[in-house]
Amino acid sequence: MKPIFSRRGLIVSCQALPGEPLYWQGTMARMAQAAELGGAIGIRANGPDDIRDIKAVVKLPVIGLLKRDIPGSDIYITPELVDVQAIIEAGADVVAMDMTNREDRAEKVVPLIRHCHEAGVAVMADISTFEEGVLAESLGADLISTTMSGYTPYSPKQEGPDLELVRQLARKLTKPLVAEGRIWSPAEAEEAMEAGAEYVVVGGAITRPQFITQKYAERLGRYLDRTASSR
Ligand SMILES: CC(=O)N[C@H](C=O)[C@@H](O)[C@H](O)[C@H](O)COP(=O)(O)O
Repeated sequence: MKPIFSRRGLIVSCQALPGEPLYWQGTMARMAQAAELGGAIGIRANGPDDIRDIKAVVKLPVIGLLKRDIPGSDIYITPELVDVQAIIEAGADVVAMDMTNREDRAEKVVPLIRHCHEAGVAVMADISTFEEGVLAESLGADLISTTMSGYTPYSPKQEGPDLELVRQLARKLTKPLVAEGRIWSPAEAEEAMEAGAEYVVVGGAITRPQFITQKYAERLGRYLDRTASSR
């Protein structure tokens, strides 16, 4: 499979889910345009509508996924073949899918990966542990991303990115490694690359203003609490 991205660098995740203020037709395409202007080398996006809108206005490769809740299942990132097909039809260059070790996922993703490859589309494995990353590569994933670290019951819960996982996987994998999840500053993005990531995905810190605001408001709130008694 030929290289997907023009060079190493920043991929911006442009996602707004129902209920979020920016969940509005066309908004994520604007975010993607801003990301392209700012120097991103790729976009990650959720759902066929946003992917189509984004592909129409930016030249960058798009990693597509489909978040869908299935009753009784914890797998929500591109869970089934119909989701894979919808994302391919929308024009994604890469399909991202859950490749955690839950609910016999390893077995279930094999036909999904095959389907992508037959369509000439690459696969990004969203994993949460070292073992899952190694397994995903052996199953044929083209990119391995730390997306799910902190979001499975058995992976470490931490405020910042899982740089230790990036370090471990970088020593083992031959496929390109992506650092993703809770990267909030340019310094953390650099650390992730230093730890061995080929690409760094940043989402909320760039495209979810409610969370950006929250970070500032909480910090100032703590400052005000700390200093209240001394006034
Ligand atoms: C765990 C999960 O469902 N992650 C999702 C995957 O697409 C997105 O909600 C994240 O925004 C994305 O991974 C980027 O991460 P962050 O927004 O922390 O930079």
